[in-house]
Amino acid sequence: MSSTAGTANIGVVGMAVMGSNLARNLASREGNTVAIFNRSPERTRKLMAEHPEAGFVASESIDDFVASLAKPRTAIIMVQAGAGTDAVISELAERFEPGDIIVDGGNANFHDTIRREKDISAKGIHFVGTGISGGEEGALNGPSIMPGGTAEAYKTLGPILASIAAVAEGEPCVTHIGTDGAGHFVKMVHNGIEYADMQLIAEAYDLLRTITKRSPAELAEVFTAWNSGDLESYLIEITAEVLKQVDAKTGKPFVDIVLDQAGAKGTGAWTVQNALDLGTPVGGIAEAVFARSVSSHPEQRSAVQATITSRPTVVEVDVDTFADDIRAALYASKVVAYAQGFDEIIAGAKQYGWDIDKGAVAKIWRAGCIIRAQFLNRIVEAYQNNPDITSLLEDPYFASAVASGEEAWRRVVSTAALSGVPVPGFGSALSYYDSLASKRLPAALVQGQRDFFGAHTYKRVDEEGVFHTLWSGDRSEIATEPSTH
Ligand SMILES: NC(=O)C1=CN([C@@H]2O[C@H](COP(=O)(O)OP(=O)(O)OC[C@H]3O[C@@H](n4cnc5c(N)ncnc54)[C@H](OP(=O)(O)O)[C@@H]3O)[C@@H](O)[C@H]2O)C=CC1
Ligand SMILES: O=C(CO)[C@H](O)[C@H](O)COP(=O)(O)O
Repeated sequence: MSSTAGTANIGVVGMAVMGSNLARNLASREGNTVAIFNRSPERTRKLMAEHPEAGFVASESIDDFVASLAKPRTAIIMVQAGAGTDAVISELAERFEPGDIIVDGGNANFHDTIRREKDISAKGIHFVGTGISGGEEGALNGPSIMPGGTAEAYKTLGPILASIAAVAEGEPCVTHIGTDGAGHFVKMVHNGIEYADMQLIAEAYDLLRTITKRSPAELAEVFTAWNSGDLESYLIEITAEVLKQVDAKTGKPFVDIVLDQAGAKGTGAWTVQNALDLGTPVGGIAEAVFARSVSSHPEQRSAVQATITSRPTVVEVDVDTFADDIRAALYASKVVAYAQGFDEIIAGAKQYGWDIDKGAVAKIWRAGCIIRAQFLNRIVEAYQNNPDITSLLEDPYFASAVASGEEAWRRVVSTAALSGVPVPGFGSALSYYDSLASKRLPAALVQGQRDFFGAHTYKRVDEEGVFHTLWSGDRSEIATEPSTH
């Protein structure tokens, strides 16, 4: 038997960016001895050579890795989501024993997590699907952690995760989200909100750049100033850094030499696909996903551009007033994006039987993760004041914040439309707000159309029951049953 057998209290599989940094984070905490393993041993060897201080117990075979773990064993998987994760889970599950814990910290699809938890728990092994956000730096210094799985597994795992998590106002950014796939579901929505937030910031930049004609370096100062107000957030902070950056090869602003086609790994699309299944309108998130798709169709963009002979003249604005308007529009649109994200969390919790504490979710997003922001304290307060609000837009603070920015928001969206600057995020957020704010919606006409062509029936404003008009007959109305076709 090897001298390292049973010496590690925790293990990490997957030594790419996230796993290696998470392993270093774990190793830096008092009392931890961390076992590490990667499919290709080169990554493990490199990490061992670069970080002798971590005292890792390294293995080059899965058998040695499992043997190096003290019982009951706990291993965190940080590998490519999908097939890679399934491969590692099955290798561990073959070797683990009842009572051991397998944690998947990757960006798994929560439907996969539900399936995996069912399979693995049948063997008596705990399976904990855990969202981890914060990228490389968060993994190393303290991420925001969103674990699912059983309460029993969390008893063992919770203190370990709390020891490596980011800390916000004295509290570790980790909470047991709910059973089976709840953690990965909430991480998915986190990423959807991340997409929306990034798109809104990008639109604010585009408007300022195109309409006020300020340079990226000047705009970096605007974003830096915004970062000390109610927009204070990691994403605003890094936006200023990206805008400040100058390309060493050309001397041009970095943002001007990057191809304007945004990539996506899929979690934003999952957020929208699941929102559609749940019947939750998340237009701001959807527009952010679609904006990346539009940008990534250069053939369509150039074909349409070739047909256009002139573009609208940019509206003249007072630069400082317009920048203030954009700041207000950004804040209001951001409130909408978070309101939609939390609506999806509420709908998902109902659908899948999770008891998700919305305030606790907002709390653990205050540090460590990509969407960390001052603003999240307001969401914590909103749910503390009333856990049953139907929308964050109903909360008195957010209602008043959005109302006070409303005129500016409308000026920004109309100026963008007149100037030909695309604002799918701002525009969709404003339309969503107006939809909720309108006393009557044209949905009544849609119901009439549905009844006309398909006898889909409708309800009346003045009487209980379900009705159909005999459109192809004498157009009289009959009481009927709801249509099932
Ligand atoms: N990068 C980020 O900022 C964030 C990433 N995540 C998630 O964390 C996880 C890890 O991300 P990241 O560190 O970027 O790494 P990658 O997603 O790039 O995955 C690379 C790792 O997966 C391993 N791997 C891939 N396929 C297999 C397989 N079939 N069997 C065994 N191992 C396999 C690789 O091993 P090998 O070296 O042998 O190829 C390598 O260790 C992912 O699920 C990702 O979505 C979550 C939050 C942020
Ligand atoms: O999970 C993350 C942070 O929370 C990743 O950074 C995110 O997956 C990046 O996504 P995309 O490549 O789709 O922009």
